[in-house]
Amino acid sequence: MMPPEQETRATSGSNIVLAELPALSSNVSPCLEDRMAEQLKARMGECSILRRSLRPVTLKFEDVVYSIKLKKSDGYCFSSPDPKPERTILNGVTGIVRPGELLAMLGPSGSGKTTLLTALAGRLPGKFSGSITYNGRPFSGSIKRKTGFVTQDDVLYPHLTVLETLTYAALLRLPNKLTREEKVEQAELVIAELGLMICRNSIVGGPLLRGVSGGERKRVSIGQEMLVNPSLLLLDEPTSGLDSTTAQRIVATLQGLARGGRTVVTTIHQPSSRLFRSFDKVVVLSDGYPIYSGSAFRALDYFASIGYAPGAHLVNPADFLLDIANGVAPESKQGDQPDNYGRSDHGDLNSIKQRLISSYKKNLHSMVKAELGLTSQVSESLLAGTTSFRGSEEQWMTSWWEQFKVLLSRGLKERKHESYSGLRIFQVISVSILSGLLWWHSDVSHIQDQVGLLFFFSIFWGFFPMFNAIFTFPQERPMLIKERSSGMYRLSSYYFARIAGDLPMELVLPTIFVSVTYWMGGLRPSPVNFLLTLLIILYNVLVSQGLGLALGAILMELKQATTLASVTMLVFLLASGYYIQHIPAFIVWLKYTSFSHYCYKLLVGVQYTEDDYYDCGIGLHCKIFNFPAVKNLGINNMGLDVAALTVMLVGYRLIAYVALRIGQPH
Ligand SMILES: Nc1ncnc2c1ncn2[C@@H]1O[C@H](COP(=O)(O)OP(=O)(O)OP(=O)(O)O)[C@@H](O)[C@H]1O
Repeated sequence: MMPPEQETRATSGSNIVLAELPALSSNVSPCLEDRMAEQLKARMGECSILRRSLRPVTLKFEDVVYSIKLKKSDGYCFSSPDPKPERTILNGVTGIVRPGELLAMLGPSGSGKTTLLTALAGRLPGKFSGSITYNGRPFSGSIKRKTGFVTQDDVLYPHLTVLETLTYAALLRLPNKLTREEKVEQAELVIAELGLMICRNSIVGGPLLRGVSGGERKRVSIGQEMLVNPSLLLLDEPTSGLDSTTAQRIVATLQGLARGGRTVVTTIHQPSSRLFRSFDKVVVLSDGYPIYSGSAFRALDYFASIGYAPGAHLVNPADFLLDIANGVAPESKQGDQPDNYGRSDHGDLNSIKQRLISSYKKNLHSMVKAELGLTSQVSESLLAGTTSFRGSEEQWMTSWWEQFKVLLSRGLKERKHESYSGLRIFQVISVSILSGLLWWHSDVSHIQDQVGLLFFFSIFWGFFPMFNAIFTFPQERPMLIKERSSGMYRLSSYYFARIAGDLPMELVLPTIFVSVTYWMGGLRPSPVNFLLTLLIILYNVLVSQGLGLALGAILMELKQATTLASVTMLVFLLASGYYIQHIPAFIVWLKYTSFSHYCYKLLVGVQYTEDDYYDCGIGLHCKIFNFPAVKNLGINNMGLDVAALTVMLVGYRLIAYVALRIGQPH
C-alpha cells in the first residue's frame, strides 16, 4: 500500500508539488510546452522538462501470462505433426504503479523483464492472458501517445547530431499549439537536463560510424521520450553500460519525472544500493514468475519473513534480490565468498526458486490483488474525473503537412552523405563516359550498335534505381516501428516524404548520364530528341524505383529482396525484345510485365522515324523500321507504352504503401 501522503500527491492533479524535484532541474529558460502549467511556472520561476504531468496514469497489470510457440528444430525436412512446443515467458505477474511512483523490475537475465515491459507498453506481439489497464482502461491510441518507451537498443539516425535528433523529435511529437521556436527550446531543455551540452553538435553515430558515447546515445533515446512529457514512461535497461555516476543521474532524472506525477517503470540490471533507494516499488522476476511485487522499502523484510534474511554484511539490497531470484539463498553462501555462489547444484537452485514462487503465491499475491482492487475504487474514479484521454487527444500532434515537411528535412539531412556520395557520382559518371567512348559517334549505318545503346539505357536505368530503392524500407524498419509505435506521424506523411526526399538525386544522376552518353554516342543530334530521350529515361527510373520500393516493403529482408530483384531484372533483360526477338507465344506475355520493354520501345520510337534508312548491304538502304530488331518491337501506339509505364509507376508505389501499412503498427 502506498503511504497516505504519497497517495494524495499522486492523485491530486494540480497539487503536485514541483518543489520536490531533485536539484537536477536547473534550467532557467521559460517553460513553453504546457500552457496549463502557467501557475506552476510562476511559482517555480523556472521550468524544466521535469514539470508536472497533466494526465496521471495508474498502471495495473494482473496475472499476466505470456507464452510463445517455439520453432521446432528437429533437423528434418518433414517435421512431426505434433503441435509446436510452447514456452511460458511470463507467468502470472501482478502489480500496480501509480502516478508519482518509480517501479523497477529486477531479475536475472532472461527472467522476462523486457517482455513484461513490452507488454506494459502495449507492444507485445501476439496475445497474453490477464489484464493490463491504464486508469482502468485498456491500451488505446491516446495512451500510446502519452507513453514514452525507451528500448534497450538505441534506434537513432547515425548521421544526425544530438541537437538535430532531439529537435526533429520535438517538431514531430509536440503539439501544434507550440511554435517551432518553442519546440526547439524544449529540445534544448532536454539536452541541458540530460547533461548532453558537451556533445549537442556531435553526430549520434552507430555500429559503423563513430559518434557520441554509448551512455550519451542512451541519454538521447531517453530525451526523445522525455520531450513529450509522457504520463507513462517505460525504460528498458536505461543504465546498462553507464558509469555509476551517469546511471545515478539518469535514475535521479527518472525519479524527478515520477515526482512530477508520472508513472515510471524501468527494468534494471544490477542497480547499486544508491540506485535501489530511488525506487518506490520493485517487481522481482525469476524465470518469468513473480517472487516479489510491492514496495521497494519492504522487499527485504518480506524475504526475511519467509526465511531468507540477508546476511549480516548486506551491502546492496539489489544484489540480494538478484541472488534470491537466481535461487542463491543467503544460507548457501559461506563466508560471503563470491566463489561459493555457484556451488549450489541445480536441484538446490530450483527448489529455492520453487519455494520463493509458492511463498509469493501464498503470502503476497492476494495482497497485491487487494491493492489493485482498492485503487480501482479510490484513485481511478478521481483520475477518470480529471483525466480525459478522449477528444483532441485522439488526434495526431501535428498536421499531415507539418509531418511531411519535418520528415523530408530530416531525411535529406540524414541521407545527404549517401545521396550525394562521391562514390555514387563517380560510378555514374565513369559508366557514362565509358559507354560514350564505346559507342563513340555511332551512326545509323551501324543500326545494331545504336539500338544496343538505347537498350543499354533502358536496362542500366532499370537496374540501378531499383537496387538503390530496395534498401529503403528494410533499412528504415526499426526506426519506422519505433516512431510509429509512439504515434509520432502518419504512415502516409512518412512515405511521401521518403519518396520525395530521394527524388532529386534519383533524377540528377540519370540526367548527367544521358547528357554525356547521348551526345558522345552519336544519337540524333536534335535537342527535342535528346529531351524526349531524357524524359523517357527519367520516367523509367521512377518506375524501377517504385518496383524496388515495393519489393523492399513486401519482403522487408534485404537478402530476399535483392535475390528477387535480380531474378526480376534478368527476366526483364531477356524479355524486353532486344536479345530474343521471337519469344514463344505461350510466354510472350512476360515482356508486357517489363518496364524495360516499354522504355526500350519508346526510346527507339523517339530516335527513328519512318523516313530513316540504314545500310543493309553494299549500296542498299533499308528502312530502319524494317530492321528486324526494330520491326519486332512494333513501333506504334506509343501512347499505350506510356500508359503502361504510368500504371506501373502508380501501381508499384501503391503496393509498397499497402505492404508497409500491413507490416506496421497502426
Ligand atoms: N520471441 C521470442 N522467441 C524466443 N524466445 C523469446 C522470445 N521473446 C522472449 N524470449 C525468451 O524469453 C525470455 C525472457 O526474455 P526477456 O528479454 O524478457 O528477458 P530479460 O529479463 O529482459 O533479459 P535481459 O535482462 O537479458 O534483457 C528469454 O529467455 C528469451 O530468450
